[in-house]
Amino acid sequence: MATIIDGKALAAKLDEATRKRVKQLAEHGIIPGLVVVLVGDDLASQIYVRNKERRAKKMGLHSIVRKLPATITEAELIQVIQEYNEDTSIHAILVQLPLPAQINEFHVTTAIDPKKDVDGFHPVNLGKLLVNKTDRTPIACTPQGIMTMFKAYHIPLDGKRVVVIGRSTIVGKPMAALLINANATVTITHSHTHHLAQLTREADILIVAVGIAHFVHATDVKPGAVVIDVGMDRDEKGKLVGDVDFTTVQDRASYITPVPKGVGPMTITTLMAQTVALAEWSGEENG
Ligand SMILES: NC(=O)C1=CN([C@@H]2O[C@H](COP(=O)(O)OP(=O)(O)OC[C@H]3O[C@@H](n4cnc5c(N)ncnc54)[C@H](OP(=O)(O)O)[C@@H]3O)[C@@H](O)[C@H]2O)C=CC1
Ligand SMILES: Nc1nc(=O)c2c([nH]1)NC[C@@H]1CN(c3ccc(C(=O)N[C@@H](CCC(=O)O)C(=O)O)cc3)C=[N+]21
Repeated sequence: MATIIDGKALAAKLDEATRKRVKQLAEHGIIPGLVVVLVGDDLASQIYVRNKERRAKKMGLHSIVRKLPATITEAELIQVIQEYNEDTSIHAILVQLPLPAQINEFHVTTAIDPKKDVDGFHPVNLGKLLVNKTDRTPIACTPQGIMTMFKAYHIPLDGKRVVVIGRSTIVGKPMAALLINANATVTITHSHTHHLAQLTREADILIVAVGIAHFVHATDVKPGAVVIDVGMDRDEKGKLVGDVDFTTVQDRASYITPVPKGVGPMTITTLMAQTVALAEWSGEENG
């Protein structure tokens, strides 16, 4: 039976440390400001916004959600981003992905001031991650939150074989870069991968970010593997589930993250910690 990684409890513990930093900044008259830009009505994004708002308020952050219609043009969206680039009360800008088809993701992420790019999607920040210059560099919150889980549960990465399913800019690619930087041997897989199960069965650590409910079954997992489930999906009954068939896989894995209360809360904790870090760095520059 696997140890269940309690993302919710770990997140609550780490939030305490972030809250102290928020108090220290308040003594210098700085309130970290975060804006989340939500275009359209992606389901996982709505869950994210709801939970994030609640936790950011508790933390004492200045947090706003800018909701925009799915029909917005790319130029209009970029104009909104520029507004926040210039707004000194805002230290962190997050544009929720996915974006509607008429909008080019690269144009949008490039428009964010790299110093306010809290999810690390700007090419400058992604480039720094690739060359392992991560000091004072914001990194995609979900993969960074997963790294924090590994550390908290003393799960070694050096020399381990890791398979990541999914190659998105938000999860798969930054995840792989972080793991390579931590000396793991990393395989990224995606919808064109042949014989996927052969690869996943070799993995000491399996990270799943596909977006399909119950995509990974027990037979896809090596006995004793660590299984990290990033998925935020709905099952036939409309219940929130992950990409991993938790009930069967938990008998085979050594560690497993549940959905909910696994990766999701850690993403939000990382978002808040990085918002505070961006505010701290901006204060140092000005002071
Ligand atoms: N918990 C959290 O904090 C977060 C959760 N999520 C959730 O994680 C999931 C993934 O998100 P995201 O990365 O944005 O999703 P994307 O849709 O951007 O990426 C999905 C990836 O899965 C791959 N894929 C799809 N079908 C298969 C298949 N049959 N076999 C192998 N690979 C496949 C795709 O391959 P290809 O590239 O070839 O299309 C793609 O690389 C979603 O459920 C999302 O809601 C996302 C972000 C944060
Ligand atoms: N630029 C960008 N960065 C993201 O990190 C990003 C994004 N866009 N778009 C959408 C996805 C989705 N995502 C979630 C984060 C936390 C929960 C979360 O809090 N989940 C709770 C759910 C609890 C519940 O409400 O039932 C849990 O797993 O316990 C969900 C989903 C971040 N995403």
